[in-house]
Amino acid sequence: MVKICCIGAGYVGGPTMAVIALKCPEIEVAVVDISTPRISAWNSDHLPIYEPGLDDVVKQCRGKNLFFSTDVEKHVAEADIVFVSVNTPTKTQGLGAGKAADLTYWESAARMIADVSKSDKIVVEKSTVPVKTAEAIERILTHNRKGINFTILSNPEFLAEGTAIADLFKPDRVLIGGRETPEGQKAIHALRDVYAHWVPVDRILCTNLWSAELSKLAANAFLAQRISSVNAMSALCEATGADVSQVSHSIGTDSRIGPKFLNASVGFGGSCFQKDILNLVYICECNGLPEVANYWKQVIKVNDYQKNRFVNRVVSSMFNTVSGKKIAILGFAFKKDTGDTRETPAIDVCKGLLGDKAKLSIYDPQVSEDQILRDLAMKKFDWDHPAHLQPLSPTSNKQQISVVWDAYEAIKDAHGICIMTEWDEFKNLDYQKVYDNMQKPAFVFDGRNVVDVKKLREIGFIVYSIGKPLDAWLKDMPAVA
Ligand SMILES: NC(=O)C1=CN([C@@H]2O[C@H](COP(=O)(O)OP(=O)(O)OC[C@H]3O[C@@H](n4cnc5c(N)ncnc54)[C@H](O)[C@@H]3O)[C@@H](O)[C@H]2O)C=CC1
Ligand SMILES: O=C(O)[C@H]1O[C@H](OP(=O)(O)OP(=O)(O)OC[C@H]2O[C@@H](n3ccc(=O)[nH]c3=O)[C@H](O)[C@@H]2O)[C@H](O)[C@@H](O)[C@@H]1O
Repeated sequence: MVKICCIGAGYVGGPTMAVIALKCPEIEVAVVDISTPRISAWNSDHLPIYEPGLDDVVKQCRGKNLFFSTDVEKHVAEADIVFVSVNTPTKTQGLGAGKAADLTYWESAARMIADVSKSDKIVVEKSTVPVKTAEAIERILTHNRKGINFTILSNPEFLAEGTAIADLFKPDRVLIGGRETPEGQKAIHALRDVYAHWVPVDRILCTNLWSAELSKLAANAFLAQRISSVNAMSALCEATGADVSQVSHSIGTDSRIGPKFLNASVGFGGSCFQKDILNLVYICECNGLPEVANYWKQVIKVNDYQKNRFVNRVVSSMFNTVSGKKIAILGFAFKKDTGDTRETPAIDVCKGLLGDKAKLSIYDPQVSEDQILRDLAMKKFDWDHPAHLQPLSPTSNKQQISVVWDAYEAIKDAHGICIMTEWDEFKNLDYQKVYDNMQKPAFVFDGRNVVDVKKLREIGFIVYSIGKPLDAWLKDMPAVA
C-alpha cells in the first residue's frame, strides 16, 4: 500500500489530503501537524476550517484511509510520498523584511524529514514557495542522506477557499514540476498516478521544477492583477458616472478577457495574493529586474488604495467624522463561504474607522468574536504563523468594538452599514426593517456590490456601492484616498 504523509493540516493540507484519500481508497493518507488543537479538531465533529462539502469527505474516509495525527516523525518515516504544506509567511524581520517569504517552517520540516527517514521518499512542495526553493530544500534533504534518496517535486495548489472541495474534485489543472533526470521523471509519474485516479490526464501538466514553482506565483499575481485592474476602473466609474458592473460585463464578453474574476470590491484579501506578490516583487528585485518588480508592486498599491478610498468615502459621507457613531460591519471573512479572515479587507476598513473613533458592531456568520478581536489587534503578517506561535492575547480597543451574532442586532441604532463580505444573507435582509431601526440619515456602504441600490434608495437610504453612479448626496463629498 502506498503511504502519503502531509505535513501541515491547514486550509490546503486538510482538504487536499481528504480528497486524495476519498479518490484513492488504496492509498493511506496521514495528515500531521505540530498544532495539537488543530489535529484534535480534525478528529472531531467540528473541523478546524469551514469549507462547504468538507465535512462529508472527511467523514467518509477518516479512520479508514485518512488519519490526522501529531505524531509527525512516525508518519513521515513510514511514508513513500511526503507533501509539505506548511506556512510560508512574509518575513517581518531581517533581509527582505516585508516582502520575502519566510521559509523557517519549510526548512524545519525538511530537516526533520532528513533526520527521521529510513527509506527513499518523494518530497512534494505543496506550500507556495519562491522559485528555486527546491534547490535549497534538496541541499537540506541530502546534507545527511544516510544512503536515502529524496526526489523533490513541486506540486503547487490552486484551490480557492469557499470552493476548495469543488476545485479539488474538478481542477482546471494539476501542475507537477520535477527534475529532468530519470529519477525526477519517475517521481513525476508516481505523483501523476495519484491524481490520475480522478483528474483527466490531459489536465495534469508536467514541467520542470522552476516553471512549476514560478507558475504558482504567476497565477496568483495575474488573478490579483485582474481585481486591481477592475478596482482601478471602479474609481474612474465613480468619477464619470459609468457603472463598473456594466463595464466588467462588456469587457468580459471578449473571449480573450473572459467574464470571471472581474467583480469590483473593497479590495482583495486572503492569505496568499498579497504575500505571493510581495514574494514575486522580492524575487524580481533580487534578479536585478526593478521595472518588473515595480509593475507587480502596483497591484498591491491599488489594493491598498481601494481600501483607503472606501474608508475615506464612509467618513466623508458622514459629515467628515464617524467619531462616536455606531457603524455596523456586515461580514468579516475575506470572502463568502469561509470563516478565514487572513488579510481580509475588513481588518483595514475597521482599523481605519476605529482610527476615526467610530463604534463598530461587527457580524459575520462564520467568524468568532475572539478571532475578530485578535485580528484587529494583531500586527501585520503575525497571523501567518502556526497558531501557537502567534501573540497570545493581543489587546484590541474593546470599548469601540462589539461582536454580535445577528445582522439586525449589529444594525440596530447604527448610523451606517458597511458590507465587507458578500454573504448571501446580506442580499436578502429586510431593508425596510433595517432602515426603520437605524439613525437618520441612514447610510449603506456596499463594499461587495450585493445590495439592490435602486430599491434601497427608494426606501430612503443613502447608498454607496463600489464603482456605481454616485448618490446625489455623495457627489458633493469627494473622498480622496
Ligand atoms: N489557503 C489557501 O487557500 C492556499 C494556500 N496555499 C499555500 O499553502 C501553504 C499553506 O497554507 P494554509 O494551508 O492556508 O496554511 P495554514 O496556516 O492553514 O496551515 C499550515 C499548517 O502547517 C502547520 N505547520 C507549520 N510548521 C510545521 C511543521 N514544521 N511541522 C508540522 N506542521 C507545521 C501549522 O501548524 C498549520 O496548521 C502556504 O504556503 C500557502 O501559501 C496555496 C494554495 C491555496
Ligand atoms: O494561493 C492561494 O491561496 C489561492 O488564492 C486564491 O484563492 P482565495 O484567496 O482562496 O480566494 P479568491 O476567490 O481568489 O478570492 C481572493 C480575494 O479576491 C476577492 N475577489 C475575487 C474575485 C473578484 O472578482 N473580485 C474580488 O474582489 C475575494 O473577495 C477575495 O477577497 C486563488 O483564487 C487560488 O487559485 C489560489 O490557490
